[in-house]
Amino acid sequence: MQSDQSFDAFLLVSFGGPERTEDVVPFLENVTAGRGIPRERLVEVGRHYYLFDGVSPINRQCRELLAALRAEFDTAGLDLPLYWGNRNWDPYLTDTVRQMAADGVRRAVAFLTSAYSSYSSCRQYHDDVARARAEAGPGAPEIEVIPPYATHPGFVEAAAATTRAALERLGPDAAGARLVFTAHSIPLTMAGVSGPSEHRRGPGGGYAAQLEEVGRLVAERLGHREFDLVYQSRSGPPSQPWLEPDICDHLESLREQGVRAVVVSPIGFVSDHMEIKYDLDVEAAQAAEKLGLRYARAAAPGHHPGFAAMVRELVTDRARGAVPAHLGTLPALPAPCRDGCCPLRAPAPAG
Ligand SMILES: CC1=C(CCC(=O)O)c2cc3nc(cc4[nH]c(cc5[nH]c(cc1n2)c(C)c5CCC(=O)O)c(CCC(=O)O)c4C)C(CCC(=O)O)=C3C
Ligand SMILES: [Fe+2]
Repeated sequence: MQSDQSFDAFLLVSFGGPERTEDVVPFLENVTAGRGIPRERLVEVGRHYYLFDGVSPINRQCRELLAALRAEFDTAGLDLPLYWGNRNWDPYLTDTVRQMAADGVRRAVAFLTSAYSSYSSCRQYHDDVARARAEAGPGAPEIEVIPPYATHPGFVEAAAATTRAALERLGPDAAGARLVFTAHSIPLTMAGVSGPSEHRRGPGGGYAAQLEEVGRLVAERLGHREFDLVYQSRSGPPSQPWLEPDICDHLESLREQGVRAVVVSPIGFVSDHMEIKYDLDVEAAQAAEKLGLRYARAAAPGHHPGFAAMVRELVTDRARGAVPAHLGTLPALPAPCRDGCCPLRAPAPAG
């Protein structure tokens, strides 16, 4: 029997963000519904958005990615309509999936603007796609989500290129600069069970293992033997342990070790959205300045022109049922993701 894996549409799935001040609070309510985020943290994060007139850059970045994908797909003769839906803001996934159904889409391939395994960065997107399909009703298309792709050569080379460009901006200080890779912190309970078991190499689970691997691959391309992996944007109650060290604490300890310049590269993200524009470009940059550290921040990998080509490759590989290219020592991820992988936390013991 032949399994026909071809797709009749492409769906970009992203986080979503507000684009005007009135939308900031409802957006934050969407993101944090039922997630136990302290009130003070929400007020603080709201302030970050207000500093930028309530405009998150993430939707514009999605529109730019869609334009790049249109060109890339056209050049490759890949004749798929492009759709876009967000988890937390307009255009909402449910509306998009309804539109796909109305357009007669039967079987779509979905790409997430999130490259790593974990509940927040993968499973939650799957759950929201499933919810959108249920809400759209019986005519909803099948949607196959491309698994995490951080170790794909397209992602690694893009990260290496943006990191190299940041290093060059340091001019003569580049020589002794330390490479610091950052990712969104997540609770340790979530990290520990992230990714398939064959990716879990320590308490940070598959999420931290994939980040370590990408960091190592990027550092290697830049001829650096040393690099640091740190975390940013921690949330949640202080009593709950999250992945560490925090970027700002880490800058301090680097200064104590005599480091004079850093390149901060947000390999844990796809685009330069609010958590980069505020947490890195404002907060970490100010911390570095206070410490007298030269600081250059690399663009997220999704801003490199090679990124769209990677997406196209991932789509055609999925259509053929081929294992996508991947670098490093972690085994290829199963495609599609296994049911129940990347849970919020370890399941309670039976009995
Ligand atoms: C792993 C990860 C990624 C990377 C993977 C991916 O890209 O998906 C990511 C991305 C993003 N996170 C974003 C925004 C927010 N994340 C929050 C809260 C949280 N994020 C978490 C994790 C992650 N988040 C977690 C464990 C929480 C705690 C609440 C919970 O357990 O769910 C909150 C609430 C306030 C707060 O708690 O800080 C906001 C506003 C935006 C949009 C930015 C923009 O508008 O430009 C993006 C791309
Ligand atoms: Fe987040």
